[in-house]
Amino acid sequence: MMIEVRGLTKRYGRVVAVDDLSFAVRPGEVTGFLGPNGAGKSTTLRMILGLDAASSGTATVGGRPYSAQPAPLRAVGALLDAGAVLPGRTARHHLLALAACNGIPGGRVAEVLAEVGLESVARRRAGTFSLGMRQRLGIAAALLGDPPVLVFDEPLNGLDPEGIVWIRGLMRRMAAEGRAVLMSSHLMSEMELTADHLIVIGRGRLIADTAMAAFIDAHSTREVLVRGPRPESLRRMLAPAAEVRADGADGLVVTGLDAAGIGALAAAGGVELHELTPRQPSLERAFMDLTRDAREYHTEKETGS
Ligand SMILES: Nc1ncnc2c1ncn2[C@@H]1O[C@H](COP(=O)(O)OP(=O)(O)OP(=O)(O)O)[C@@H](O)[C@H]1O
Repeated sequence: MMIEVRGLTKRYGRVVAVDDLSFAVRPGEVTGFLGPNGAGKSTTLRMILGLDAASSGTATVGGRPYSAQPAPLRAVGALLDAGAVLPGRTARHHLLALAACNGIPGGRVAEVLAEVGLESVARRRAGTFSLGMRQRLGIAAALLGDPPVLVFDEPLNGLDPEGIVWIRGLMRRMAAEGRAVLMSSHLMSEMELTADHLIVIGRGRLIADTAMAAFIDAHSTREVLVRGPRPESLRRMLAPAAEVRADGADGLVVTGLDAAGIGALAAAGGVELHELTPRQPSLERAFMDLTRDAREYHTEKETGS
């Protein structure tokens, strides 16, 4: 286990941001770290990286707490806040300074700049960089020590579509090389393409720790889209057996019956169908279903408090 979190808890006054959280991140996989806003993801990552002290519990990387790493950048590379660069420094000098502080040969700087596609702007001041360029610079810094563990908090922020595809490739490659990659993101479609395993938290607590495919399978509702010229007749026919909601003027979304069952009922009732499509379950749907009760603002509104 490359990252191990045990009974990790963080209190800010009366707020319990992280509540007795335990999980492990394995090498050779991209592990997605998911949770609604305010769930405690950033706080957890900050404790793993020694930027925040735990109220109780432990977080270790390669068996040691971050503070006990003899060469932190060689143990774990992290991207937390892409803004954290001195604006007057060039990209190259920023990385050279980091390398020097961590006993990393200066020659590595050119390699990581090439890896993130910033070679041509290496001598430009970081203050003039776009958000996407700053993200890339932050990733270059994370890769500098060639670490076996990578931690990325919202690495897709500010990236254009090409940048997003690039990150996906990079994460996959890092995992294929045997590294442990832990990444948070609210972009579910991208997470679905990138992560092998998921850790899901809500209100600071663990909700799920499972393989991506198993998670989607276990937590999504099977839906079938049905279209036809007489949606009201269809609805009356299906309503006793399934849950039905409208989708546009001539469509219905059905849960509780599969396509074969819907087709059979429609045929028996002589109702014409123009479309009968099982919807692919997605991570986004599974996540929304599972975290409905853990979404802070949603819940507050619902209870009227
Ligand atoms: N320094 C702090 N002082 C007080 N409360 C804090 C502090 N940092 C975080 N919190 C609280 O801890 C909880 C968890 O916050 P955190 O930023 O870890 O969530 P998150 O899952 O990263 O959310 P997001 O997806 O919105 O980034 C929130 O209720 C937040 O308000």
